[in-house]
Amino acid sequence: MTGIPDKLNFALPDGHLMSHVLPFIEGAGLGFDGYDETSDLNRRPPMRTESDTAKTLIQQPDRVAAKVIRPQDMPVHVANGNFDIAISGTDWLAEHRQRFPKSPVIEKLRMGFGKVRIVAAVHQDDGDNLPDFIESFRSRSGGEYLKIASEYVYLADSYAQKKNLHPYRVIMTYGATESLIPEDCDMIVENTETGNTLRKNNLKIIDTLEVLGASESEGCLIANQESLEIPWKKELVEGIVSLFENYLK
Ligand SMILES: Nc1ncnc2c1ncn2[C@@H]1O[C@H](COP(=O)(O)OP(=O)(O)OP(=O)(O)O)[C@@H](O)[C@H]1O
Ligand SMILES: O=P(O)(O)OC[C@H]1O[C@H](OP(=O)(O)OP(=O)(O)O)[C@H](O)[C@@H]1O
Repeated sequence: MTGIPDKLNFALPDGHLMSHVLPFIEGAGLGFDGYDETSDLNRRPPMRTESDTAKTLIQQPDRVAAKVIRPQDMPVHVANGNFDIAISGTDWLAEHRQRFPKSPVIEKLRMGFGKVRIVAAVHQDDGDNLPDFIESFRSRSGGEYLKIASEYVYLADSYAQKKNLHPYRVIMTYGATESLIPEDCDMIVENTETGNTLRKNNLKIIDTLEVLGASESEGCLIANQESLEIPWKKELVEGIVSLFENYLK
């Protein structure tokens, strides 16, 4: 079974993006009961239309089944049809597209919050830019592989190929990536908002990766293209998109 039958399955984020999504959906005129930052988070919050505009644009709110999951997991769930739409980040959509170029997941709307840069960072004493760093690394490494750690393994690999960093290896992490330099890897590809985490760990940004044509990642609404071929789902999704677009104006 994929998702709840006869419902528009809508994935909402927990973690960092949740604090941004909460004021956004409230401002747009929607409510999700129990979707808040308390320890009592309801992972299946029922959706309510609150504003008059929301009631006009979304005629069948009862057909929406929301579930709260991690943004990182969303693109693949949407691709598999477990969810029809989701609020994730363009970073995770880019990572998914890099991995599955023929994925049916499409971007419906960039939402303007949760902005982070995806950067290449190295030890602070290891050069000011990528060519300096590579020169310093090659001169001391004796032909060793460059070890690049990241949660974004496909973006990191594509970056390393584009910059011709061979020979290299990408090491997959599940967080705390900034702790790995210098002992366990030579470079990381990581997100950064304020830069505090990098500075605290004696790291320096030497490059910024492009994320779906932009210099920053941001929250975005994604959808399964095939779901939009079902008329009632398309109507609901377009209602939600219009509501969000009105709020962004
Ligand atoms: N300061 C931030 N740190 C990390 N991610 C952020 C930040 N601000 C916005 N984001 C975005 O939030 C999403 C986080 O996705 P993820 O699935 O890793 O969830 P999370 O549980 O919030 O992350 P974490 O494991 O860092 O707690 C990404 O799209 C990321 O770009
Ligand atoms: O540039 P900053 O403002 O410091 O924010 C970015 C950092 O915040 C997040 O880490 P988090 O603290 O959630 O831990 P994690 O590494 O386990 O994801 C993220 O993974 C970065 O490391």
